[in-house]
Amino acid sequence: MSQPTKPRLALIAHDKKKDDMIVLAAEYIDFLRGCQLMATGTTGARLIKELGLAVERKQSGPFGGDLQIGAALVEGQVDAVVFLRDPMTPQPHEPDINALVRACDVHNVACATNLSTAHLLLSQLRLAAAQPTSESTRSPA
Ligand SMILES: O=C(CO)COP(=O)(O)O
Repeated sequence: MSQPTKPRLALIAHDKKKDDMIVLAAEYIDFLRGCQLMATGTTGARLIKELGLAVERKQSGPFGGDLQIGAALVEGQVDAVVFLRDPMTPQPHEPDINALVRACDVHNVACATNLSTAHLLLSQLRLAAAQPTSESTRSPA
């Protein structure tokens, strides 16, 4: 029987939202341990150090990390994005941020940009992952 594929998630947080990301990830830690995770540099470093998650770290956001995640998404390697943006602080790489969010819209990839939506997204994905696959529920022929 083939193993169900792991959800592939990208986790990104601006500096003032990083503590929120850690608290969020801690709440979903059991689910996230079963996911394939990708993150921008500093966000990823904190997820690894503080929660012990296995994370593929890209460059830091201002150095192109959002673009790297966007490129992976365009290649079909990302199922959903949690991007806790800081709407109150101007970012030097605003065009990169917009490009990533636009890529989510172009490719119809779920993208949660605030905590409320992130909870909805992660709880739904966790629920879906807990459902038996159609293969495992199929009765033997
Ligand atoms: O700037 C970011 C997203 O735009 C986040 O990058 P870091 O996780 O490296 O701080």
